[in-house]
Amino acid sequence: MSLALTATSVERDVSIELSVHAGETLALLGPNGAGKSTVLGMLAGLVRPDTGRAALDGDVLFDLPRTWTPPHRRGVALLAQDALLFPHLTVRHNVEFGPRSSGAGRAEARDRADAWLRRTGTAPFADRHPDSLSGGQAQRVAIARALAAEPRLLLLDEPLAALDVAVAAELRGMLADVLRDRTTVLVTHDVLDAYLLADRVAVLHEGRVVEHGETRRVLERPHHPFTADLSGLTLLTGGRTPTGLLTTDGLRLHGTATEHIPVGAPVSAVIRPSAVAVTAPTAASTNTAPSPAATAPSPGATTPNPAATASPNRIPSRVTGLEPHADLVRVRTTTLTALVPPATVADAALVIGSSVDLLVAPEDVTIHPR
Ligand SMILES: Nc1ncnc2c1ncn2[C@@H]1O[C@H](COP(=O)(O)OP(=O)(O)OP(=O)(O)O)[C@@H](O)[C@H]1O
Repeated sequence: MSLALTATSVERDVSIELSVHAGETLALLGPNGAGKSTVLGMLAGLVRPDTGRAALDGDVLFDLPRTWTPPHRRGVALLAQDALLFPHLTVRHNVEFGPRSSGAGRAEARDRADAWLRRTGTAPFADRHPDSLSGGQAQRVAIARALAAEPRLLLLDEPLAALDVAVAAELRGMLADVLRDRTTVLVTHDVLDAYLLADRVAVLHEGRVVEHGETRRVLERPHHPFTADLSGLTLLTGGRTPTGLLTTDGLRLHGTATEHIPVGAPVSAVIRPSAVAVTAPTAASTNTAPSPAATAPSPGATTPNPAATASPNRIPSRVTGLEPHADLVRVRTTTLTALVPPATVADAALVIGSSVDLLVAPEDVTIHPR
């Protein structure tokens, strides 16, 4: 089943156009209030847009103002962050409810429930009630119940958000299995969910799709600051120069283009924080081009890439933030973000407001057309 959606809600300032190919998972990413849940609500039949059309293959979910198919006749299953199981039913009866509500007879419902109990790893507690299940177990049962109804479209609203990291990882593996070849829209804040579960992503911002496409392409070559932030990358925009780019802030960098881009054309540059070294400023600092002085990083500089010692860009900056990040420190500055060991921060005595030079190799400034 392929999905095509165009919809506008004036009250929510959401105006969306998106499509999902048959058997594909589309992840909706975006900051709070971007409109992700609204899109799911429109597809599930819980939120009525002012105008628009949605269809699963040829079947119309809505075509306003004329047609509005009620939620229970859409063949769409919505799974929320909380499992919302029926507390008075056993796990098995919860799962049987799925096929029963979509018209299956008792025996067929039992067979289908059995199959999904096994597939989701919930068979061992089939006779228990939801109040005796952990959060992860309950969510597995909710997935079994939703899929046992054989929906034509599955909607997942942050299905792993309420679970601790280890349980979420297990469930993500199970989801990757059951989502294969199933048309799904997945709302998530977690870039790992997008990488592991989604074929394509659509990034929403202020009620609009700001970028969309194949998951890796969008997340590794972002054009929108929110996408870059989500991927933990630094995004610069500017114009192509013969050897790199000139950013809108006047920073001239050497870089490596992913394809031929004419000089002057608008470009984005993506830089991984782990490719950026931090060093005390030198008198020879310049932000216009690599200089011979830049070939010898000061003591305390990290050199994550051998090329960084060859002819790095040297960028005078000021520290604006220091945040622990696993066993490293994220150093935010007025230009780029760097990810360095705590020892580097200590050696260079970095505090908010410190002047630093950032070093990044041209190979690590990836330039692509905008
Ligand atoms: N019941 C409602 N009535 C009116 N406006 C709403 C309602 N629910 C949400 N909104 C508004 O619609 C817009 C989109 O909200 P939505 O909940 O879809 O965003 P979201 O991307 O899902 O956010 P979050 O990540 O916080 O869940 C926001 O401006 C929000 O304030």
